This record gives sequence, C-alpha cells and structure tokens, in this order.
Amino acid sequence: MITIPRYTLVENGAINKIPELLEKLNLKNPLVITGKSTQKYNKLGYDYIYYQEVEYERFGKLNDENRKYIKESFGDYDCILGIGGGKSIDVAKYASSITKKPFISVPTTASNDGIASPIVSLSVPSFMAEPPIAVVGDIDIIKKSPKKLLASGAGDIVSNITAVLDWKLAHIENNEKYSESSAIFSKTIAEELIEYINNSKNKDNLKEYPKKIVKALIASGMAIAIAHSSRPASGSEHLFSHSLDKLKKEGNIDNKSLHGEQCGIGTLIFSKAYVEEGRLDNKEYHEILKSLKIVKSPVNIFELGYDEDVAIEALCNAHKLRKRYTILRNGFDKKKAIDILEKSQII
Ligand SMILES: NC(=O)C1=CN([C@@H]2O[C@H](COP(=O)(O)OP(=O)(O)OC[C@H]3O[C@@H](n4cnc5c(N)ncnc54)[C@H](O)[C@@H]3O)[C@@H](O)[C@H]2O)C=CC1
Ligand SMILES: O=C(CO)COP(=O)(O)O
Ligand SMILES: [Zn+2]
Repeated sequence: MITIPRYTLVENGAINKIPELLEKLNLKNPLVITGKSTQKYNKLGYDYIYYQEVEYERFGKLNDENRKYIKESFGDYDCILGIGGGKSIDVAKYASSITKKPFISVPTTASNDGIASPIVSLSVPSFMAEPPIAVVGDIDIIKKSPKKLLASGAGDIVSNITAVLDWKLAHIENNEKYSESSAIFSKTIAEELIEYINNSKNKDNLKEYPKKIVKALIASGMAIAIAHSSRPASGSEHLFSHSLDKLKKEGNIDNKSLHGEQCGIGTLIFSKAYVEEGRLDNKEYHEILKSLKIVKSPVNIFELGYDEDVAIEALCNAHKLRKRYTILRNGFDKKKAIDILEKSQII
C-alpha cells in the first residue's frame, strides 16, 4: 500500500492553519520537536523539546531500550509536530513511528526531501517509517530561511537524475526490481526544477524558487513513498554524501556542509561518470552544473570546505556505505576516483 500525506499546505501563512488542521484530524495535544533556531516558529506555544536533547544518536539504533525511552518521553501526546530543518523533521518522524502517533511535518526551510518522505535517515542505511499525515510549508517562513539551506534543496533534487540512472543500471546489470513510472516521476521533478532555475533570468529571477523547491522536495518524498524505497532519490551521489558524513564524524572534522550540498557535488561527479560511459548526454551534466551555480550551491570540494584528499577518500569508500548497486559497481580505485573528480572539476 502506498501512503502519502493526507493534507499538503504550501502557501504564505500556512503555519497559522495548524489549529484548523489539528481539528480536522481530531488531534488535540501535540508535542513539537524543533531546533533552537526554529522554536520561534512554534507560534502557538505547544509543548516542545529540542531535537538535540532527544539523545539524537540513540535514535539511529533500533533496540528495545531505545524504543522504551522514546515511548516514555513521548507517551502523553496524541501527535508529533516536527518544526524545522531536516534533523527536527527526521527525529520527529522517527519518534512518531515508534510511538505510532501521527506526525505532521512543518519545514521551516527547504533543504532536503525528508519533508514528506517515509524515510528516516538517522543512520546509514536509512529505513522506512510512516510519511507525515500532513505537511505544512509556510512560504513566508521558508523564503526567509538561510540561502545556504534553500540552495541545498536543489542539490537533493538534482540527485534524482543520477539516482534514477543508478536504479536503471541496477536493473540492467544486477537484475534489480525497477519501477519505470516511479523513475519517470522522480526524474521529471529534477528536470523541471533545473529548467525553472536555468531559465529564471528570463522569467522571474528566482522569485518563485522557495515555492518551487518546497514542492519539488515534497514530490520527491512522494516518489520515495511510491517506490517504497529511497531508490528514486538516492543513488551513488548519496553514497558519496554518506561517505563524506562518515569521514566528518570519524575525523572530527568541523565542517557545516549540508546533506543537499554534498549530494549536489555527488550528482556532478556521477553525472560526469555517466557521460563517460555514454549513458548521459554531456548537455545534461552542464544543465545540472548551471542550475547549482545559479542557486549558489557548491560545485567543487573547496566550495564545500574540504581539501581534495577528503574528496578522493570519500569517493573511494562510497560503495561500502550500503548494499546498493550503482555506477560505483565494486568501487572506484584511487586512480579512477581522481580521474572523475578532475573531469567533473570537483578537485
Ligand atoms: N528522511 C529523509 O528522507 C532525509 C533526512 N535527512 C536528514 O536531514 C538532516 C539534514 O537536514 P538539513 O536541513 O540539511 O540540516 P539541519 O536539520 O541540521 O538544519 C541546519 C540548521 O538550519 C536551521 N534552520 C532550519 N530552518 C531555519 C530557518 N527558517 N531559519 C534559521 N535556521 C533554520 C536548523 O535548526 C539547523 O540549525 C540529515 O542529518 C538527515 O538526518 C536528509 C535527507 C533526507
Ligand atoms: O536523502 C535521501 C533522499 O534524498 C534518503 O536517502 P538515503 O536512503 O540514502 O538516506
Ligand atoms: Zn537526500
């Protein structure tokens, strides 16, 4: 069965409609999970906790002790609202899946497609939970969020191009189950966003970008729900991002690069790899590059704040991050990694 949000509000002032929405859903006692810079958007003063204080790390491990802890912490409320960026939303979604309470997603920015997806990405590999029962995207708030966050949303959307290529490749070379309709849906979301961004100078100079990116991210989450897997939105480019996250964590690297920014870089690397294999037109690689430049998302490893050794190591380890067949196949050795990083001008 495919479950997608029952209500999706994407408009100016949407956050003021939360009471009305709760009433429609017959919910009365919400608990908000939010971040320190987004608590101000809990305008109705619902009880709240910061995602940072919910022992974030424990959530990645699904054992009985953690389930008990979550149930005890969230037991008295009849629904959970995630208000904030990707982390607030992920923690809220996870808590909702453990407590079986409905989850309402209230993104205050548009940085990744966890907004409406059934995926929880607190660990690698990610796992399936329930999607939000409703999404409340207040454009007044989202358009004022930091540009870096809004730009990273584009990186998470262009990812769909390489993710779908990887999915098809896995079908051809590894006999994996593949859904053409899901793939077309996911790819179209990315192509339409790229087209809008790249023509924005002639159209509205990105005035509509906040609304477009939120809608694209919600749709991408729905593509994941339809496929019942993150396959349509996560391929080799996400493996690169997960690999970078691992290096950051293990090496205690203090760098605030965002998920979507890292995935944007990954998309440039692997779209170039697909061009090299003759499976993608070079024009498409350039369209992706152009769109990331226009929204000012990083297009090389230095703009992302790392040196080239980090890029090489992340790329050489990427295939080990999860069991998912991609153009990485059995992994890139150092020579191949450097070659493609140079060709895609990441280093
Ligand atoms: N479930 C899924 O399918 C996915 C989940 N994720 C999750 O998302 C996380 C990354 O999310 P991001 O949003 O990139 O980072 P984040 O959640 O760490 O947010 C970055 C910062 O921006 C702040 N922020 C959010 N809205 C703001 C606003 N309007 N004004 C000022 N500050 C604001 C946040 O409070 C936070 O301090 C990953 O760690 C992963 O757990 C990422 C991709 C997909
Ligand atoms: O980030 C995601 C989709 O954009 C989720 O993908 P993962 O399954 O790789 O965590
Ligand atoms: Zn992503």
